[in-house]
Amino acid sequence: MSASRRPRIGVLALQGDVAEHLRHLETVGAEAVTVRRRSELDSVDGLVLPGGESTAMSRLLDVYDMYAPVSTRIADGMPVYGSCAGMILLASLVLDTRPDATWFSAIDMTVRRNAFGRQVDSFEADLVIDALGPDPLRTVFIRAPWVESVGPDVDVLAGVRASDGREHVVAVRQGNALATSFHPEVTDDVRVHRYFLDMVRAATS
Ligand SMILES: NC(=O)CC[C@H](N)C(=O)O
Repeated sequence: MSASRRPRIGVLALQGDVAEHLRHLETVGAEAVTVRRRSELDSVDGLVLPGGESTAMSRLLDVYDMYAPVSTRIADGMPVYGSCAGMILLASLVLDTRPDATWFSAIDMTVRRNAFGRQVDSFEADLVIDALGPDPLRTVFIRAPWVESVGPDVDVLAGVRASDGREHVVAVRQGNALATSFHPEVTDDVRVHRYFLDMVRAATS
């Protein structure tokens, strides 16, 4: 990437809350574009997998023949960030999903889908995430997954106490892949998107 242009970050736009991610990415200084097909994927420096429905997204990735191209770009080092359903797609093992669902295995972690409960169990929390600075981040969980276990190369960035009284991992990074159970795109705080933009800049400089 030349120093003169802004990093171009795509948002996978097959399903889910695409517009909110585009807005936050523009706010932090990226050129944000939707990605539905191969040519669009080829033009981006990084990719966001948005929240939505992971099983629907997995099916659409197949229908649009995008599963292998996205997988290859991730394996080649393209930075990728998945929120909620996007986190599920980055896992190496998904519990409580449909038998025909597929995922990218970009992060060595087991993720449990809908782990915090149903839609009515959606909640918000203020989390201090060291990687984002000292101020707490308002986080929104909507039928969110949690991370049940991680491999040795995964950095755990944040956890939250759930109604079962236990702390569960909800933000992780492994190399070029970042994932959160929550939706930073639905609040006004853009620090997660800025953090991801920094990952993209580091990978392309
Ligand atoms: N808000 C979300 O992205 C929810 C994720 C959804 N429960 C799924 O399994 O895919």
